[in-house]
Amino acid sequence: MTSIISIKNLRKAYPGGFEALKGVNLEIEQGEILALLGPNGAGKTTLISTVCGITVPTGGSITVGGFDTITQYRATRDLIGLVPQEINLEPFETVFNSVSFSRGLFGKPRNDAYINRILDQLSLGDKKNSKIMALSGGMKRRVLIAKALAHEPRVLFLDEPTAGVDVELRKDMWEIVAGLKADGVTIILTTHYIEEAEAIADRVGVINGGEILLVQDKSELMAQMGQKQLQIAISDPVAEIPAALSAYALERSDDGLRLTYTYETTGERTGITTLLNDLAAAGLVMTDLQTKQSSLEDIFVGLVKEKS
Ligand SMILES: Nc1ncnc2c1ncn2[C@@H]1O[C@H](COP(=O)(O)OP(=O)(O)OP(=O)(O)O)[C@@H](O)[C@H]1O
Repeated sequence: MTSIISIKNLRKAYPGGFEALKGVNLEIEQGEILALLGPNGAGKTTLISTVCGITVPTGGSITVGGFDTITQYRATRDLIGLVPQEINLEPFETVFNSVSFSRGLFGKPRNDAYINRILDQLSLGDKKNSKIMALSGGMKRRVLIAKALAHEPRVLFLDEPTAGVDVELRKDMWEIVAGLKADGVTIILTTHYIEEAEAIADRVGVINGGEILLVQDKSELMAQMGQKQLQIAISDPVAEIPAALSAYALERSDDGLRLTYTYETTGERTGITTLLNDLAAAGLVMTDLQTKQSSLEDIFVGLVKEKS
């Protein structure tokens, strides 16, 4: 995979000294959907603004499509579309004109056929002559996406695209994002919603306190999530795991009254039935059973807690 965005040791200290980014390294691959997860104040918006050249970093470097965001600002900005968190539209303008105007801002020649195509793609075709003020909140969000796409960028940043949006609309948005990816657009979205990352991302990055704590393929994370633990309480403490059970890689609690077995939920066999038979054969009497599944949320909360 080739990187379309390469972020190296990026730092941002705001006037007053607060360091919002503390040496971020991140490679964003061409054509992927990367979800950046992080709590409030983690540095997500600062990171996006810096890549878009809106915020000037205090250290490190960023390239977009091989161009440097500072020394070759114009070339990098042309490659990027940014969908902001807030709805900032001109209420009396029509949908078509708003979107076409955004294209003009990038110095691109007028191209009505292209604008019509993105409006259709975003299910706004029949609203193109409507004034912005006549649109629902969900349609306004789609206009923001259309405006961000008006100059044919190769990368699209979506800053919390579904914050405060109802479940139905959130699903619509996910479909739109999937459609854009199919068109070859690289997408980076920030979100507080773990299920959003689960639903659409190829990779998930976790950011907190201005640092990237993890960047991983979602499918790998899901495989970790696929792990479950079975906790078995036994009537009499064991000093060590009986040799007959060594194949199960059980963990023994300090008091010897609990054994924990970790298994894959994605595998064909969990091994639980044979384990329970072997346990009885080894003379252990089971008094209780409990299962625990690790979720992306557990991984996320654990990571964020560890660092704070
Ligand atoms: N202009 C600024 N001056 C000083 N500090 C700032 C400025 N902008 C942001 N910060 C601080 O930098 C930190 C990171 O902010 P940022 O907006 O990047 O976080 P975020 O992850 O996008 O949060 P949210 O999810 O709430 O939007 C916060 O502590 C914020 O208070």
